[in-house]
Amino acid sequence: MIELPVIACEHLTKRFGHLLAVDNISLTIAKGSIVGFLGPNGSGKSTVIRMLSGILTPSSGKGQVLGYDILTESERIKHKIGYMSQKFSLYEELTVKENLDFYAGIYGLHGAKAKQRKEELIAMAGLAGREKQVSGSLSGGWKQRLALACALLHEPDLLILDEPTAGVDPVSRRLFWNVIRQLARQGITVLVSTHYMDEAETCDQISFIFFGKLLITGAPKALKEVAQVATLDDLFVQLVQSQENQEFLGGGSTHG
Ligand SMILES: Nc1ncnc2c1ncn2[C@@H]1O[C@H](COP(=O)(O)OP(=O)(O)OP(=O)(O)O)[C@@H](O)[C@H]1O
Repeated sequence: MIELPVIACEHLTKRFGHLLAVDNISLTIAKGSIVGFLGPNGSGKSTVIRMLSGILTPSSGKGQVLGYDILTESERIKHKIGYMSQKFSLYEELTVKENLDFYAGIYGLHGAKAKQRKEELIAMAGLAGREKQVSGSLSGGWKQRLALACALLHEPDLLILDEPTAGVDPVSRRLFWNVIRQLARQGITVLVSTHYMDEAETCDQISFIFFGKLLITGAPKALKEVAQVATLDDLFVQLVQSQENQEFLGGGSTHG
């Protein structure tokens, strides 16, 4: 049986007034893969992520996420995916348990099922013993794991993470990625934006976005081999320079 891609979009474009934030991006993501979005600040990663998560309507283009249309079925997408924004979306004045209770309610989980999922995720996130702690008093790494637990309550098949490890210490980052890889092994597809090259190296597929354009996509090892570079850093420097040269020769960018 042919398995449909978890994410498939074509010519995805987003304009904010005169700013072309996302420029004609087409992308396919297979089930169970970890896909990294990379690119400089302001290059459009979050905007693509928000369109795929059903939060933002594209200016043009089309796409499907978990079989749902991003233009007409965005509410279903929002309920089906696990989404973690840069700000973690936690209620800082609530305790760990109260945050989990709140999100369980949002996802329509009640009774024994809700209790079971909360217990499983408290264990997964290593939050046992901290259930009554006010979330605002947790360190960055703990907040990150609580946010991940909240995003996983409804057992989503797709997890979309927007810079989940920004500002988090190296040990917490490593723990977090161990959990991500474990989830992928269970068949959950993960789309994650990051600025960290060590994280990008471990993705099955990376997509490099530069000023709204998808410059390159593929497996990190294969991309490095084709470009004949030793590191992803080298690859991206090469890509950015060739893009800047093209824009210089072509008379400027369409961005902005
Ligand atoms: N709601 C909005 N209204 C106007 N402009 C926006 C809006 N959201 C994003 N932008 C602009 O669109 C461009 C792309 O932003 P986006 O947040 O997608 O980039 P990013 O690659 O995720 O950046 P970062 O790595 O800093 O998070 C930026 O120029 C940003 O200022």
